[in-house]
Amino acid sequence: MLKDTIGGKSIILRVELQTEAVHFGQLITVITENGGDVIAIDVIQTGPNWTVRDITVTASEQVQLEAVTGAIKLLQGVKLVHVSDRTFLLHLGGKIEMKPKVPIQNRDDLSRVYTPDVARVCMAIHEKQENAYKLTIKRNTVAVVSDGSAVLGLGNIGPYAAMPVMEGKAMLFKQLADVDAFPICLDTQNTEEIITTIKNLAPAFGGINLEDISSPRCFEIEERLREELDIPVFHDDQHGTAVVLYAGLINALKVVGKSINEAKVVICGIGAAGIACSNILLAAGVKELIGVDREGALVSSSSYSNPMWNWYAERTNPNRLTGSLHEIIEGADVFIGLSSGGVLKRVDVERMSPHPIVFVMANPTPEIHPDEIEDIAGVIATGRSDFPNQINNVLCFPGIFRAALDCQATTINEEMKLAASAAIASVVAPQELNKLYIIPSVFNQEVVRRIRTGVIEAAIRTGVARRMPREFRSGGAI
Ligand SMILES: NC(=O)C1=CN([C@@H]2O[C@H](COP(=O)(O)OP(=O)(O)OC[C@H]3O[C@@H](n4cnc5c(N)ncnc54)[C@H](O)[C@@H]3O)[C@@H](O)[C@H]2O)C=CC1
Ligand SMILES: CC(=O)C(=O)O
Ligand SMILES: [Mg+2]
Repeated sequence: MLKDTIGGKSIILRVELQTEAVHFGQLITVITENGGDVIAIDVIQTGPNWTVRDITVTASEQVQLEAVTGAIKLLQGVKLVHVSDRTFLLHLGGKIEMKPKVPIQNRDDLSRVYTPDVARVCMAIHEKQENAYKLTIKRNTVAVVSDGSAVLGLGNIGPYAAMPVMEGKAMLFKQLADVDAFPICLDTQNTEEIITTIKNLAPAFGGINLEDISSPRCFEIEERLREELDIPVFHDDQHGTAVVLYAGLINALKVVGKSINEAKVVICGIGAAGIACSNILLAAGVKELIGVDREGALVSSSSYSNPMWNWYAERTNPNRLTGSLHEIIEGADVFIGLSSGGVLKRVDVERMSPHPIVFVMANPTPEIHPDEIEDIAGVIATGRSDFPNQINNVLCFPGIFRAALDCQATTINEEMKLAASAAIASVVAPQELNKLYIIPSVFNQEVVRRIRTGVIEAAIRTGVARRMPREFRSGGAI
């Protein structure tokens, strides 16, 4: 069983009660007294003097669930048959499946979907390769590719352990934007092998979403694939995160009444996400941006073995500040965490300027628990769905790929990304904006719709759209 992070947990307890020895109400009292909330009860079996029930219990902390199960074991007349973790149950056998669009009911169907008639379709594509977009899944399918080297903030846990995240991304693609996405975890962390494999896979796909590939390899992998493939290649941890971060920051700055040009921004974790977020912030006009990693602030007077850090230090930290996060954060208006859980302390936030913006985006455990700084922060956001203000690339990747597929974009360029940020930020109306609502929910259907419109317009404007969706043909989207 995984060690708990923070946030709610939920289990299903299967219990057998001897009804002459114990009342069901006593059991419920024990659960609630130990911090559990009963959210469902199912009767599984009953006999003359016994009953088996499944009780779904939630609690805010794992320790409370442990207290609940411990107390039940001590209750006379109750046998705890087993405890299941609902999250694990949901993952049994994986989270997605492939389904045909039409049934094969007779020989005629068989010959059309497969041989001999399929041959005519193959030859139509052989004669004109673009027909692949019309006649295969390429039109609507994205590969979600990882090597398992930087999975969430869990680190290099390898391709097998990365699969649940990639399956989750595929579900989100489908549910939020009707994009068919296929999770692919490669059993290699060699840059050249990854590039070659993805190039060889590309014919089936209309886009490649790179995911959770550690820096600095992710930069070369993406750059080379972008050069060598004619479909969009998008490293979600870099660009998806940057798009959403910028959207959130636009609105958070409005809440605290500060301007992006004057803000001192400290960003911790100069990896894939940290570098891309820094780039978008520099492009947006941030002047004082300081990157901090394990060795402290990145500064141009130092030399780093990571080539990206040398490049980064040249472009940031104008006052050449040196020192630890604790030192650098003094007077900062914005903290952005893209590192790992627990890096930021309350004393650090206390050193920031008044009404600080604190975006603690490490997953699954943020750099600081929001409850610890609720009273002193101007705006707090995390990458998680169980706190207000979820700044997570899930707000970007479904919509940006929906747009790219619909206009058969050859690439996803800077203009398309900025259009996506503006679209996301615009979903929160001025009268709705407040410290607990700077970014729309992932379930807000306006998000994908507005991203699609803005991004297709940007793709057409910048000449990377190979197809003009109908509603854009007569001079603009509806
Ligand atoms: N909310 C969101 O949408 C997203 C969140 N993330 C999160 O951001 C974090 C980084 O992701 P990637 O950039 O893809 O990984 P990465 O492995 O490319 O970069 C992580 C960087 O953080 C640094 N770091 C780790 N622990 C640190 C510490 N204690 N102090 C200072 N620096 C530290 C590492 O040295 C590395 O440079 C992860 O927790 C990930 O889950 C990443 C992408 C999207
Ligand atoms: C959200 C995401 O992509 C990550 O944490 O890696
Ligand atoms: Mg990721």
